[in-house]
Amino acid sequence: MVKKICIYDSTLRDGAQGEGISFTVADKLKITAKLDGLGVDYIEAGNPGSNPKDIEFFQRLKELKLKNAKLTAFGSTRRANVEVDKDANIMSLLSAETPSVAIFGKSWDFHVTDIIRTTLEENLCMIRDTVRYMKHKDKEVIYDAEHFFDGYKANPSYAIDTLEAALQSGADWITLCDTNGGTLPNEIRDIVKKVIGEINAPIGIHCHNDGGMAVANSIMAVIGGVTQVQGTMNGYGERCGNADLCTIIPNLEIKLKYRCLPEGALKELTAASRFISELANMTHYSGAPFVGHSAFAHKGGMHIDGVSKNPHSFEHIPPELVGNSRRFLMSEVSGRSTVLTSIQKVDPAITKDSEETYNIIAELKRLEHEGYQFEGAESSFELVIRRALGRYKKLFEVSDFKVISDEPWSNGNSATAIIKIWVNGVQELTASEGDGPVNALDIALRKALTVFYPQLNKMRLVDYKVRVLDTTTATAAKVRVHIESTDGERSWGTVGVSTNILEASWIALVDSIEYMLIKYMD
Ligand SMILES: CC(=O)SCCNC(=O)CCNC(=O)[C@H](O)C(C)(C)COP(=O)(O)OP(=O)(O)OC[C@H]1O[C@@H](n2cnc3c(N)ncnc32)[C@H](O)[C@@H]1OP(=O)(O)O
Ligand SMILES: CC(=O)C(=O)O
Repeated sequence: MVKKICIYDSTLRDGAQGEGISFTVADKLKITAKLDGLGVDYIEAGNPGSNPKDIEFFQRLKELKLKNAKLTAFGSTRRANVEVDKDANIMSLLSAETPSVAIFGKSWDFHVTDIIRTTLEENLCMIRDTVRYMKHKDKEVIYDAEHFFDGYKANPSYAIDTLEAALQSGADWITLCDTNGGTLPNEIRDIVKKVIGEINAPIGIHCHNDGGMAVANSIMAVIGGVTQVQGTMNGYGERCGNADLCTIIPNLEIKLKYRCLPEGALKELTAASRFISELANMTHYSGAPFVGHSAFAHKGGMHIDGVSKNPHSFEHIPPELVGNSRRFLMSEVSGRSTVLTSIQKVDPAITKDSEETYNIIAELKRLEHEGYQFEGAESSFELVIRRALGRYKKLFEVSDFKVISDEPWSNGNSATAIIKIWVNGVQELTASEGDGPVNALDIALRKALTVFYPQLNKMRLVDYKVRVLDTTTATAAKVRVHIESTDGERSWGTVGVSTNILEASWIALVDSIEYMLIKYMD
């Protein structure tokens, strides 16, 4: 029988305490629906006592019908020396009308005396009164024992008393929090085991990542016996973040054979992680375990050779299990196996031992030495292959171009490009203004070419990046330009390198246009 670990997501509460994150109410509603679709058990949706945004969000949540998750509102115990039913935060928690509430309280004696500045006995009363009150209001109560591990190390009997206070007042769950994120995995395991020996309740874990241990600590706690794991998607959270559910869930399901999400949901994890990073307006971390863009990206030639023979050689799990996919990166550390897949797309008859394969890998390494980088610029690399295999025909010739930059830079267009091209012996001369020299050149070139190739009307640039390759030579340094283009359905990347930024842009631009024309003619 597979043991279930309850997944408690706090992306919308503790995740929102992360630097740079500010979800709108609309974002929060979309994330709630996504997490529910993924199948987490609890969604800690916010602090109704904190701000009007969360209050509005809880109001609008009432319209949302969830299939899997229980909504939870989060707040503290009553304040010291305030009656529970007179405490404004407690009233706000009730107004959220969620089936469950998470109540956090102090477990570390130092926090009681020095931070909330009350007596140890009053803190126990605050916990008891609040939990009991919420139980009278028919709430499921998750009691979060803030700073539990630091508190246990400082004064174990008081820390346990705080848990007993919550439990005897009716708490349904007791969650042990490593609030400052500094506890080590062996300490977590040992303390969790001791607590489980003393407290007869379902126990959860809530870890922060200040020592880089949040995931390891959460997993050690499960090994120690907890049955609920709290965390956030992508590890968002205050300071160094919270325990990352996108790492914890696959480890628990795939490696330790627990059930965390409903059957089949694990393969939705990568999409959910990236969706939430979009809404959080945070760049998705490429190196994130399991769900990152690079998590299954192989670059070393020997690794790619191994994975091509048997993926198990350099992959700890099949990427499809978490909805991710394998990628092979072209680079100077590639071997023939890396480039073979790309070569065979152009000519399936070429093999790993063909002379052409050796020539193409040598050309790849020469170009990378010059400053090219073909990761993300696979279309430029396909043109390298086509040239090497004699499968490339120039579709246009540029006989001349001029770019004039306007000074001072006025509003709107700041450069003009004039270009003369030839296609099958026919000349076309065009001029165009643009927002900067590269933009003017791009528009003029495509304007000239659409006379012959109308399909280029669909093409546009979506990204343009410049990287200086040798900063010691200042303005004489080489630059690498990376362009991302689209025709509305597909997108492709190209690259150019030169000491002249305009020329590097031009090379990437011409590759991009040639690649599109070749694809339309194939
Ligand atoms: C570990 C955690 O993540 S716990 C959650 C932390 N999250 C947040 O703080 C985000 C939401 N917080 C807020 O919006 C605000 O802090 C509010 C609205 C809740 C409170 O705001 P204010 O009343 O202005 O108080 P302020 O934030 O300055 O100080 C915190 C107060 O809470 C009290 N407090 C802190 N922890 C607890 C606790 N566990 N139980 C009861 N009271 C507590 C403090 O003693 C302090 O009270 P004091 O002003 O009487 O000294
Ligand atoms: C409750 C909580 O968020 C913490 O102690 O870290």
